[in-house]
Amino acid sequence: MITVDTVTVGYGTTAFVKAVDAVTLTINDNEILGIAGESGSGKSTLMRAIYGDFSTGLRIAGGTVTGRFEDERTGVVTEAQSRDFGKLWWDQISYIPQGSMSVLNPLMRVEKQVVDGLPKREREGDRAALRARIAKFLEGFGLHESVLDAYPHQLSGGMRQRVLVAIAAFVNPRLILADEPTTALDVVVQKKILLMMVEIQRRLRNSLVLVSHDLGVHYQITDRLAVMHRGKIVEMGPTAEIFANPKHEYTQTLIASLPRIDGERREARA
Ligand SMILES: Nc1ncnc2c1ncn2[C@@H]1O[C@H](COP(=O)(O)OP(=O)(O)OP(=O)(O)O)[C@@H](O)[C@H]1O
Repeated sequence: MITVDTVTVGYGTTAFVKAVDAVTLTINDNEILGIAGESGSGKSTLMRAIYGDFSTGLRIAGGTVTGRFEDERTGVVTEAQSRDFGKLWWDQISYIPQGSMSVLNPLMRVEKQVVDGLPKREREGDRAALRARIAKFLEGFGLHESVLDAYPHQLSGGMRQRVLVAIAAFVNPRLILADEPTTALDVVVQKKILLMMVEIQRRLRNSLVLVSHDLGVHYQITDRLAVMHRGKIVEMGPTAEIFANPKHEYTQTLIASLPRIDGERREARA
């Protein structure tokens, strides 16, 4: 559905610092693709490049990101490329950046932030009816309607993260990019949110790209895994195969450094 072809991305104009180096990968329909790698390996930068988030000074120095999207109203499949990110692109892809507190505006109630984040077609029409739809949707995430009237600091980290996941899923996107959605949460909350994300992916039959430095997370829920190291993908394949037989030295080190792989893989998907 999305093809990333020899993409090189970095920051700065006068002194360009390369963060992602000639990365090629495909995001298939109806799959959970994991991106693993240590801090600074380029995972977040790759997500920004795929989504087209240039707010951090990111610059694409080479390569293309191509998406084939079906317009749900007309059924027409259109190809769009990273050089002309447009409405179609952002209508089909939801992006959950790292750090719920920095993503949500502390001075704005949650309802306004949810509504502002929706495409225009969703915002048109009766506001009370839209609020009711959002409240009903949040309920499915274990969030009471009163969350809409709260400011972000009044919610726990887990609740804020659930709000972000809910916002991302509300518009029925073909692809959700989630950057460390459970980092900094305790393991119980982390598991709940991961289960929720798997459930959404199953229901929408869309694609989910999950960035995490935590290999345990990938082991539990991803179908395929790409391992990044110093801006490059050093290994990619079915997650189970990589864990059973890691080929690259860096992947071997990552897996060996896991304290213990416990629990049953894919219990979340059983
Ligand atoms: N806004 C920015 N401006 C300049 N350099 C940046 C910026 N964001 C990231 N970098 C640099 O790009 C490289 C890759 O960072 P990136 O955040 O993509 O890695 P990451 O694997 O997602 O790490 P983390 O999990 O810590 O976010 C790093 O060297 C980082 O210092």
